[in-house]
Amino acid sequence: MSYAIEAAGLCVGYHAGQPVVNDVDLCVEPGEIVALLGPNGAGKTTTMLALAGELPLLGGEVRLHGEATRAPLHARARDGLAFVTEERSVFMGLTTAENLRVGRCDEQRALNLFPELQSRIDVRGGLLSGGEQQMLTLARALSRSPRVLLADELSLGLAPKVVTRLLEAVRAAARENGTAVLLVEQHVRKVLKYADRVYVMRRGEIVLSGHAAEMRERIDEIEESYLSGGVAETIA
Ligand SMILES: Nc1ncnc2c1ncn2[C@@H]1O[C@H](COP(=O)(O)OP(=O)(O)OP(=O)(O)O)[C@@H](O)[C@H]1O
Repeated sequence: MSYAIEAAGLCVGYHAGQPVVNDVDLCVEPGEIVALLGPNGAGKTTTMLALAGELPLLGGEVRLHGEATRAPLHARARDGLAFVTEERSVFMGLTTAENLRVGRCDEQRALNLFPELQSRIDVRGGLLSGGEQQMLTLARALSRSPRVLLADELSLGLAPKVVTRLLEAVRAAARENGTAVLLVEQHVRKVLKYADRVYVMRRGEIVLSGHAAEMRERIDEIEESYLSGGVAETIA
């Protein structure tokens, strides 16, 4: 079986000859939820940008559905890749309903994922709360049944209850649609409850990987040894 998304020997940076991500190997199977953890500046966002086609590679390969690709994000999106970040992709001047109609979204599926958006259906994006905007962003992405979801800190700055709702929707996408999910999250303990596997990055390299169940048992040691020096929140 080929992986839904894979990095092999990935080197990425912002200036030629100066990689900030070095020789990273990672993979996500269809239906799997994988967390990419690490302290601030470890290279998580840089890795996600490269996987999404938003940053050119300095070396190595990104494979989407088993095929090496250097295509930009819009072309990867046509191949079933969705990229969600903390920057909510909501049209502020459009209502929730109009936001859901833009860009091949399945409105009913979006509302099934987040029924709380139903009562806000005629409200303009700019008047939604931060949590509602992010639910709408994720609803738009997941309603297209992506084969791969890259989610970079989608819950940044949101209340714990909203974080749980977002992660539940991500889990439903993985379990019910076979979406391969790669998550970057600051809520380490919380994300470990949803993830199947974990990679930990530090200084641009993968320093630890394994099953989430094993990581949960070692969480105190992992936080101290690998995640300290950043702002990794530990909301239980
Ligand atoms: N646009 C940029 N130009 C130059 N260097 C950058 C740029 N963005 C990030 N970097 C550098 O790349 C390295 C990795 O940053 P990156 O944002 O990928 O880390 P991160 O693990 O996502 O951190 P955080 O948890 O703080 O978001 C850091 O040293 C950072 O300073």
